Amino acid sequence: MKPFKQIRHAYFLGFSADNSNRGVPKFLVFLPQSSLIAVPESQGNIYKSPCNNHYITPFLQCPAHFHSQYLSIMVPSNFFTFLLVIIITLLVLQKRVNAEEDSNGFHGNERDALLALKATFNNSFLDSNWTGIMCYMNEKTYWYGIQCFNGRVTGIILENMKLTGEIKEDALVNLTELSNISLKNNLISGKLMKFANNPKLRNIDLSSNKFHGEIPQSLLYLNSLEALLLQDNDLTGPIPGFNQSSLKSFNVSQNNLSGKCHKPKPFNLLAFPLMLKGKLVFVENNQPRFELDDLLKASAEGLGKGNFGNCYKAMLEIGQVVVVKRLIDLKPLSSDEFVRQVRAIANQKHPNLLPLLAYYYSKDEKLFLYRFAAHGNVYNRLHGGRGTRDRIPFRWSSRLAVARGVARALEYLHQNTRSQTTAPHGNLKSSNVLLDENEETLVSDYGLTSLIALPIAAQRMVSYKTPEYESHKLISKKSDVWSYGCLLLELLTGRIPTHSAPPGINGVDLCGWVHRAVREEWTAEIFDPEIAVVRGANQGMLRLMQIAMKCCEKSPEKRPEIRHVLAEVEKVRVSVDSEEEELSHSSLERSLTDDSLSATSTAMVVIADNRR
Ligand SMILES: Nc1ncnc2c1ncn2[C@@H]1O[C@H](COP(=O)(O)OP(=O)(O)OP(=O)(O)O)[C@@H](O)[C@H]1O
Repeated sequence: MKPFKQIRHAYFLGFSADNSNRGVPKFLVFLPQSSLIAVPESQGNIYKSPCNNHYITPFLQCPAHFHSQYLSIMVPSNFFTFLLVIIITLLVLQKRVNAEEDSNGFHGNERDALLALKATFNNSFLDSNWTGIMCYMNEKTYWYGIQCFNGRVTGIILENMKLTGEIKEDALVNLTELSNISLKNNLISGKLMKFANNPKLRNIDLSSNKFHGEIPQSLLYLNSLEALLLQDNDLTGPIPGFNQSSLKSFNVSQNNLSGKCHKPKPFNLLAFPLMLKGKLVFVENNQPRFELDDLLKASAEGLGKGNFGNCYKAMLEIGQVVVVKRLIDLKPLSSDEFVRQVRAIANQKHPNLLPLLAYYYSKDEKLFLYRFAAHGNVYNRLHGGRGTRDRIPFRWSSRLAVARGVARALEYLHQNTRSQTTAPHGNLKSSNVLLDENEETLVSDYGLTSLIALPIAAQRMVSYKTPEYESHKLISKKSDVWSYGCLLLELLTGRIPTHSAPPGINGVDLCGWVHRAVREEWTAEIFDPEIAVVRGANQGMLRLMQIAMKCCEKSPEKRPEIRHVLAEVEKVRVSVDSEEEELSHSSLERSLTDDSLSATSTAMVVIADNRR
């Protein structure tokens, strides 16, 4: 081993890549004879570490902030050598930064989120500890309480630290890989954070702090949530109806919350708090029949909480899978009126409408049983997992198939409805468009307007969010056309419309946004980058955009009838070119070329011209 004193200066150069794809620290060493050598990690143990004053192997064990300190205390042996060292060092460090960014090793947004938390907590220990590299590939992080995997932040565990400060509601929005957070037993104040961007969260422990305000609805959408511990805070408002089957540990005690606290557990329909007496009434002939008892014995899991009750997936012993929707907030209908309305819904039969299989009616409980759509809803397909490795691209051809399927279903509903003052669907949005095991489109929740009490419908249903209802309290078939236009824009832009955004998500006024975008020619930003392939939007997308803009005209009279809309949508084709381009489009975040900008720009001007 060479003693440290034989070496004039040793410079840390950075990490170079090796075959195992992990960084190897390299040092530039000045020997007494003034010769320069670059030493890889294997020989790194011969040098005394300037960071902790004893010999170390490997050099990686130095705290990350050492690098900058070390570089700043270098003494040049002569001017030219100094210059050479500076240039080499800068080049190597630059290479390292690039390598880290390329290999998921550095996520600026995540780092900013943690630095913002550090500023909030204003804690001297975190101030001195949370410095330097945060998460580097699969190396252990030195940031206290932070867990990383593959260079991403997966956990924040800061317990019993007397942390103070008012946390921001959006503190976690950039930590999309987060799966554990525990801030228990501190003095943190503020409202609970929004969790809509943290779909992988499994354990949340914010107990024994000073959080105030309501429990956010975004927690209801965390499908992997196993533990939610919020006890001993100053929370107010209702306890939301948690029904995730994953939830094993739940505590919201010692707050000022109202409502009952049902301890959620893996769901079984036997756990219905009511005794169900009576019969299931089947309205669909081509399905196997079963009794209410069979349904009560089925194992079940929560699918989600909608505006009109919870939905459960029930797996019957005979192997059949059905969806059970518990209806709440209905109009006070007699049994005969209820049955008449349900029959009217059940009589609507079309390949693109989710069929109602059966219903259950009693004074206290009303259930609808539907076919299970195995591929879930279009909202999740379109927006779920964005920016993560779990994202399954939603291709242009699939989006166009959804646009067609929905238009066909709507045209059928409109054709079968005489009244001009109702919206035959009434609640069209991407979470009510489902995909079956063959990716066929099934529109759900049609016809519920006839069952829901008006004040509730006016608050929660899409047709009551239209410009005509807001200005004149009117709805009509054209209200569905408006909702369809918004759905098309959602499919084309990948953006979430405000009127149908789930709780905790801020959408955009899509119609207004697209009209403005066309007027001001921000052409590159309009189409979802996932479908705006290398040469930019293709003719089909532009045509669909034109149709969408007509459908969401402010004035209902200017909107086309759905049969004309369907005829136009049927003409839109997926060109072979665009399919091939999409498939070869490996990087979804590739920016549009100048050509694509001008092509899109021209086409958008045409759209604008057509509208004048
Ligand atoms: N037949 C079905 N197959 C598969 N998933 C379904 C089915 N019906 C409903 N779901 C899912 O269950 C969840 C709750 O559905 P529900 O229709 O109650 O609420 P929603 O669509 O979110 O809102 P709204 O009540 O306004 O329609 C949603 O994620 C929906 O996609």
